[in-house]
Amino acid sequence: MADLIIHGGKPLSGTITPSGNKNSVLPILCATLLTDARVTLRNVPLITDVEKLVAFFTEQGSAVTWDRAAGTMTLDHSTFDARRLNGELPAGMRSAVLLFAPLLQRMKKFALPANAKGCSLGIRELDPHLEILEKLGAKVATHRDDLTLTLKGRFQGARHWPDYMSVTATENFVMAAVLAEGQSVLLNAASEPHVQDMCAVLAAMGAKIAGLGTSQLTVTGVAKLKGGTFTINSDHHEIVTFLALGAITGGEIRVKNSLPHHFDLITRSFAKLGVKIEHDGDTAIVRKRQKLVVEEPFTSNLLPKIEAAPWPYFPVDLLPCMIALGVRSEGAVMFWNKVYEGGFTWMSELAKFGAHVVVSDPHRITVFGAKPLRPSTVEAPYIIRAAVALYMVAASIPGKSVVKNADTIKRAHPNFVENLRSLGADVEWK
Ligand SMILES: CC(=O)N[C@H]1[C@@H](OP(=O)(O)OP(=O)(O)OC[C@H]2O[C@@H](n3ccc(=O)[nH]c3=O)[C@H](O)[C@@H]2O)O[C@H](CO)[C@@H](O)[C@@H]1O
Ligand SMILES: C=C(OP(=O)(O)O)C(=O)O
Repeated sequence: MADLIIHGGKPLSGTITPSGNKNSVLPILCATLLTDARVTLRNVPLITDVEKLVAFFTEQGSAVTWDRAAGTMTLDHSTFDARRLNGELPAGMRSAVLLFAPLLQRMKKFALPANAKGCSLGIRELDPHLEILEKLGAKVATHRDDLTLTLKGRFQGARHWPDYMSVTATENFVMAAVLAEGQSVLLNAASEPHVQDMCAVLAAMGAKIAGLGTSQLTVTGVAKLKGGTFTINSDHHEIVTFLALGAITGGEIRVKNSLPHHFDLITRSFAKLGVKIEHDGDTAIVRKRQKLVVEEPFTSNLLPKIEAAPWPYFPVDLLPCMIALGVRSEGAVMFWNKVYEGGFTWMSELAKFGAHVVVSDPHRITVFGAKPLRPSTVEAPYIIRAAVALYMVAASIPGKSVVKNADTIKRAHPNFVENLRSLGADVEWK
């Protein structure tokens, strides 16, 4: 495990080119298993989750070439040999669950331990995934923590209306439905940018998917998918992370390749903390020395809040960056995580800097900002952007801080420290 050693208090300024979105590239990589044709991906981020998935593919005999410097990867699964699978899926990453549908397409039967956990944000249940696979014709047998999944022939088209909009369950539904016999309809579908990205790539491979970006997806099964060359979109999580870093340190940061149509509510949420984000074409900009102050609502007696929920709400993975800004903003603000029951477990670490946070219940906190802070040594939870948020607060405080066991950041942010140093940060891995 690696620690981040930070000498904070310096404004971070400069220009960043964000990497490809982790939550896009991972489902797209899993979707490449649905064809034996060659697929080339561009703008592949050099992150540990991708490393693990590629290692898994090559262990099963797939041919993968990856020019890490160029970010280009070519995959050929025609040599994938199902007999090599030893029942282990890549560990420590939620996206392992995205192998369920494509592996069933290829192997028709496999057994595995139910280990598809990612960030420690809560229980990360498997039930919605199993329901979908069953609805589309697979058999699911469970024994303690082990699963055996079986599919006779092709998936069968079906209509399904799950309890809630789940990102990876929607992706599994689509991956099962694209090669199913007949038509499938998913209501209450997730529509995050990465869900849309995976669907767009599948459509370019020959899948028939209607309703992209909405809560109802209609998929008409086809017999076969083709290959092609696709580019992974830039990561809105990384773009927001760097904008938030500019705001918290008082620097000016420009982030290229942003997709402005993703940003309306995100920009609005920054504004609630006094931060103006500007867009010049596809460059997002935070100007220097902005005064962090919680916006007063027009309606009296209302506690300002930022609430995270499935898209098009504010993205839950970015809530920690907003919490870090809240800690530095004058005023009180509520953060409401409508998704995870374990998203606020790291508030005690934030308090070590002197932050004043009241945890109301597992889903809601109130931050009383602009308290005097001191450098500190804190422990990062296994939550990517919580580790980033602890770094953000440390970077805003003059003096030496340590964020221990922060390498979960490498799951999503390539060259994190190198990027920070290019902005003038004094930070290193130890
Ligand atoms: C690899 C990947 O893409 N991971 C993302 C994906 O995980 P993942 O697909 O696991 O997240 P889900 O959308 O399934 O939601 C996570 C959990 O939140 C709870 N839940 C969610 C929505 C809801 O309306 N009600 C509810 O109870 C459930 O317990 C669920 O297990 O989406 C999450 C939510 O955007 C992100 O944090 C993860 O980064
Ligand atoms: C929660 C995240 O990832 P995962 O779902 O893989 O745990 C994340 O990317 O912030």
